[in-house]
Amino acid sequence: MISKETIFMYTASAIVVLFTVVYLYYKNIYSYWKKLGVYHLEPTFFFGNAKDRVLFKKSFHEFHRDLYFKFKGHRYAGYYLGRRASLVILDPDIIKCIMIKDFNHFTDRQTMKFRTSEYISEMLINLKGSKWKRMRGQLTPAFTSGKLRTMEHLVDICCNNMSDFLNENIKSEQGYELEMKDFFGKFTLDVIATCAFGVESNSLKDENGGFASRVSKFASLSIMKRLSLYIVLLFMPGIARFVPLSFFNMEVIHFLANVIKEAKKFRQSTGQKRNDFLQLLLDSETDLDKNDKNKSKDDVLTEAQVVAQSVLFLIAGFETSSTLLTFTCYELAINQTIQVKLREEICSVLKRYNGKCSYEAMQEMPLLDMVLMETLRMHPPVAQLERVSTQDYTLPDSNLLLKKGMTVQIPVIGLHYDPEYYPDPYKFEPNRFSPDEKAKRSHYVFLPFGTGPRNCIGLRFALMSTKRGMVHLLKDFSINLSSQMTVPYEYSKHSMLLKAKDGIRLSFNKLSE
Ligand code: HEM
Repeated sequence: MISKETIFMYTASAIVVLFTVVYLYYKNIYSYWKKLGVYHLEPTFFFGNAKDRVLFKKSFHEFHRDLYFKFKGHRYAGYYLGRRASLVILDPDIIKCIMIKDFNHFTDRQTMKFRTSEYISEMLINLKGSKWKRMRGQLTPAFTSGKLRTMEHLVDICCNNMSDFLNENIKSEQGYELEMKDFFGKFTLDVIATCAFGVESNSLKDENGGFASRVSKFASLSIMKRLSLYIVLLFMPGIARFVPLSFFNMEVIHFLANVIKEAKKFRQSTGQKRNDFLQLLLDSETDLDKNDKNKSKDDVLTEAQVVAQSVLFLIAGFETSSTLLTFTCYELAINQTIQVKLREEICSVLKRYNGKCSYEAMQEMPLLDMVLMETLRMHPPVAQLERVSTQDYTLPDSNLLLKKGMTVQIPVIGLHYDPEYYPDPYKFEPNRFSPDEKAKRSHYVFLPFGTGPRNCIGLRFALMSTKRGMVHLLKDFSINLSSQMTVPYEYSKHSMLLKAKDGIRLSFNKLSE
């Protein structure tokens, strides 16, 4: 019979061996950048350099901005996200090589292949290599300027609904107070739903906000789910494909998938066709061009692929565009002189065009464009971009060999706040985006939509719809800070997307005739 002392000895030895193995394993992993002679942050055991993020002590945006300034002065630098070594690129010339010149070495993003629905894995944003290229080619025709022009009147209907809503609710001189993300979330969702899928909704009128309030929860996960995601992502990426987790709230994804399927069924049963995004996908799915000898079976989309892209467009466009509108209004409420100047520009252009918000009229509003760009600089919805090397690659003007599979990060928010490119970076100064000022700096230090062949496919749609939204608002209403709003706002620490912890509360007043 084995004595208690012997069992204790064996257990203690096993624990010591286990800890030693884990310690040596991490020591080896954490020597990666040192061995390559790359400037890096000293990691702490287990967390690498991501402790403040994993424990939600810093918001995603603050984490990445702080990281950039720890590395400032270096062309590139390394850190550890848990176990994962990542390289941050600070030099705009190297950014250009990765995103454009040598793009064929960096076609992919780092994606976690969780055991999750096809709707997620088939989304353009998650596709890799040739599969991504083919899908991107199939979707691009939906975003040509010709297509966008056919959507302008649909956006204007949503803008009029927004103005009607405000007019009905502004009852006194005190104005009408709103949480902007919620308000613009509803507006943006209506815009995308009608332009892309012919689904007409007036979420601002709908008292339960049914459609909008459900979709807005697409990234809401319980704390437990979020923690599990972080743990798998940072410490056990190898087991991801066995774990039924997702960055998205799957209830919302399935709800949206059903909405798309219903719209599709309706069109197929009535024979109705529209000149929109869903139609492009449906034509590709049913392969109307069966006689086209140039088409292979890979060019035909499956239903899951159609639904996946549709859901992606709704959520990618909804979150980012509503964030841009929210922070544009926030900055205009703080900077009243700029608000007045912008309104003057809008009203004088509209007067020339008999009050019509035509395509040509929109081209004559340079200040509007500059205000949106400066908002995107200070409040970029996406804080950093990622690419993965798909082949071994030597970084330009260096001896650093990036092995296939290495993650490189482009620190969007850091570049946007770097005083070398943007003096006094915390000041809202639209003039930084005048043609003269833009010509003074690299294109690669302003990346709210990414850049290169894998940039944001919805860029032009986003700018067209947010500009029209702002024109409709500013011509009839003044925007002010609510007495409950603290400036500057505090970032939410729980979201990877840009969010104010307590929301952005502003108040609208009717302008006198
Ligand atoms: C202000 C609004 C928006 C911002 C700031 C924004 C930003 C971004 C960024 C930073 C990326 C990554 C680009 C890269 O890695 O280089 C991206 C990708 C993407 N965006 Fe947007 N976006 C916006 C609006 C939209 C809209 C309206 C749609 C769709 C209707 C959309 C659909 C997509 C898709 C599908 C991708 C993935 C592209 C690919 O992987 O090929 N976005 N967006």
